[in-house]
Amino acid sequence: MNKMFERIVATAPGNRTLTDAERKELAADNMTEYTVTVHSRPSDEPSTEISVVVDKSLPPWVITFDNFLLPEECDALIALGYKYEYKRSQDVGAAKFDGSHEGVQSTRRTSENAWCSDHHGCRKEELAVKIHERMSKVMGIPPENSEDLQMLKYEKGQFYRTHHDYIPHQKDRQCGPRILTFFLYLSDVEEGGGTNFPQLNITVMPKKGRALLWPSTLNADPMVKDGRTSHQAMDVIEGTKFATNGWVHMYDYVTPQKKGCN
Ligand SMILES: O=C(O)CCC(=O)C(=O)O
Ligand SMILES: [Fe+2]
Repeated sequence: MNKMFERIVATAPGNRTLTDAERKELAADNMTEYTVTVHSRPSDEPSTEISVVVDKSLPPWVITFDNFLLPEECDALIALGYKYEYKRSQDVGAAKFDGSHEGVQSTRRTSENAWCSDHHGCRKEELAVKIHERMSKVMGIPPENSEDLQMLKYEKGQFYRTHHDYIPHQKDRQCGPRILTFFLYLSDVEEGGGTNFPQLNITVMPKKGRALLWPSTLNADPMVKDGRTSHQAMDVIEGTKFATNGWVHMYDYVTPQKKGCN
């Protein structure tokens, strides 16, 4: 994980002067000329040691990408959310007899969301494929390791209180745990709606086309939760916030999901 973040920071196309050939290659790959900003990193030195003790003694990675999505891609993703219908968001609830988990309505999360899912075809739409590929190329992790995109909509006064994206029971499933969250902001918000990491004292404000990436697990042991990246979606004070969750797993998520094994 450390090596991945170090490479992303070192190679961000918007942080360098590109040659015409590089620019053409990016466009041919459906990539944008994103810039990367580091909000938190373990160390300025490249990591050498694989150690849970060292991981816990150094800050976790939190980075943002500006211009990760083009404005028209943001608009088209919002439209996909409407097409597949935003509904009141649910949290992961109790385990059921067959090993699946209930969805529960929660007062801690008042947004609406729509899933760009594989089973109803949204994930196969050209735009969804393109965005999954872009995230995959940046991370160097296959697109199949990402969950279906979860499209979010927060109106004025809506929020998601402090939580962690790591879901404990998935450690023992074929897909493994969520190791990263690749979060995409699809709209500017007039006021409020930031993503806040209380333990790190970091708040990222929504901006159309911006992406935010952070780990849910430790570098030395990606099965183990890094509790320091708990976070919250702060209340939207004015405007509407559209965003997308891209949750990345340790292993292939798409294949086991087809069999209900997630
Ligand atoms: O909306 C945000 O800023 C964060 C949302 C979030 O953390 C989630 O949906 O898991
Ligand atoms: Fe979250």
